[in-house]
Amino acid sequence: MRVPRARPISPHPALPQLVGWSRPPIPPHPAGGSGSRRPGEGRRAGAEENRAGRCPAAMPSPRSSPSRRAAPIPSPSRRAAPIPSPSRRAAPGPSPSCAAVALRSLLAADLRFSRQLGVCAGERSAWGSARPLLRLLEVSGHGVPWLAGTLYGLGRSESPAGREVLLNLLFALVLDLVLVAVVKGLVRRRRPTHNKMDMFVTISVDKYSFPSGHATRAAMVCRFVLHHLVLAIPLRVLVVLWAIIVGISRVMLGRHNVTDVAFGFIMGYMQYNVVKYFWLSPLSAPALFAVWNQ
Ligand SMILES: CC(C)=CCC/C(C)=C/CC/C(C)=C/COP(=O)(O)O
Repeated sequence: MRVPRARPISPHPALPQLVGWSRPPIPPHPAGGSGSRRPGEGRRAGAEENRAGRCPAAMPSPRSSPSRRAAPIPSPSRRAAPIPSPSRRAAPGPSPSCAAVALRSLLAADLRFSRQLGVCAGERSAWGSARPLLRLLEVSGHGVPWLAGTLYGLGRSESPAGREVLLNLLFALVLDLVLVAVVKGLVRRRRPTHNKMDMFVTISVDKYSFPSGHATRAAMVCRFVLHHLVLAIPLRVLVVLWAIIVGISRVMLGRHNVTDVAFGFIMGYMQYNVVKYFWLSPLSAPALFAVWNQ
């Protein structure tokens, strides 16, 4: 009598395309990052890819992962194992919503694309020679020079109007630092694995990458400057270009993924609305200005 063979239970044939199982393996980073991967980075990158690119309901358990499935065919005695009764089969998990699948696919694409764009992630990267220039841009969008410059300007300013603008810029910069720290602390997305952690002055949450603090600051400062400084058109264009380049350079330096910067730009743009709403003036904060004007 022939014993029927147990057939492996496979997911729906369309599922791999939906969640990205069939995508090719990620090639090694062309830029090389800091030269070689740190221990555990491969696993970390892979885990993040998995988290980002696969749908939990569809994600095979470690036992049924592709590598396991490619393992040598079990011996005939094991292949002839009886089909588990329906009651013993694992109950299917909740199917992911389209939004969840789309988000995971977007994040997986984000990781891949950002890795490809990280051409200045290390000195030996494809565009490694441009790294010093991009690091200069990094300093130009950093919190310390902006805070220091604003405080210096406040100390030197002799006109009440100038002081009002600078005081609000200071408020905007502090608000930005606080909001970015809160979101980074909540989201806790790791920086790209190819990032070299050699950044100029950081605080503890800066080990996280979402959102890009440089992008929020650049977008907010850009709006602030365009609204409150009277500048010739070429200078206005330069300010906008600076903000955009600071954002792009974050991905090229390997500091961020594209979505960190995109969200950072949106968040920074909105932050200016908050600053505008709570605008500090002798009318809205008379005590503050009274102290200052003494
Ligand atoms: C007074 C005080 C607490 C100043 C802190 C200034 C500071 C260390 C800001 C952090 C700037 C920074 C490294 C942001 C990270 O930018 P990402 O674009 O890498 O998120």
